Amino acid sequence: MRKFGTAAILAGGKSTRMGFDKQLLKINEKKLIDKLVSKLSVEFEEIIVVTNSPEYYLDFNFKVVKDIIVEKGPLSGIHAGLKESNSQFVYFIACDMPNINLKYIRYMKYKIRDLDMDIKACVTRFGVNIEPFNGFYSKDIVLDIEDYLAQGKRSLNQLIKQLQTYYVEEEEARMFSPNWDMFLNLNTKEDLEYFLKDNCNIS
Ligand SMILES: Nc1nc2c(ncn2[C@@H]2O[C@H](COP(=O)(O)OP(=O)(O)OP(=O)(O)O)[C@@H](O)[C@H]2O)c(=O)[nH]1
Ligand SMILES: [Mg+2]
Repeated sequence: MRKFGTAAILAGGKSTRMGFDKQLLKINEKKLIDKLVSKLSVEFEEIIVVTNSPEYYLDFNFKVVKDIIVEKGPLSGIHAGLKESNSQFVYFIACDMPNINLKYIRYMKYKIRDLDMDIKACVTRFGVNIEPFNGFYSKDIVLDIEDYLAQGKRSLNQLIKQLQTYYVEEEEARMFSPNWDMFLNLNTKEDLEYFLKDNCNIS
């Protein structure tokens, strides 16, 4: 398996704000998750969906795994995805992020590969904030996540700050996505309506 051979989609959240399970989101009659998988297949040889409802994926040709440490939010999903992956680095995206940017994915891969450093995560920074998805994490942090969760902590962003993380700065990321749409996530019905209004013609 190649070093960057795996992508994982986190789909095990409670979707409290959306009010229905976001892994079932449809855009123009098509399940968003199917669209994500087909786009990611261009770049990755292994695709993993991390969900707590594997029954939704019975006719699915990709790997479907459940959380191992449950009820801890996104870190539960990242932990399971890293444990189950066959590659050293795993690209993570949330199931409600409709705009995959393959050029940016390749850019991050080359960055990690070319840096003469032992990188454990690669995410984008804007100001003091971090975009934890549409980023890469190393399998090496499985134990760090286990220790962190055992301490009762669960903030992914705080953990990222403790790791040997490579940050892509906003200015660089904007060259790939001037309006930041590669980080857009659909948390609420309003987010969804707004997105659909703008994208009624996409397939
Ligand atoms: N596997 C797994 N994924 C999770 C878990 N909690 C959140 N996620 C995923 O992490 C991503 C970001 O989380 P949010 O956007 O907050 O989604 P959410 O937690 O379902 O939604 P809210 O309940 O409204 O916060 C989404 O893709 C979620 O599906 C979890 O416990 N396990
Ligand atoms: Mg949440």
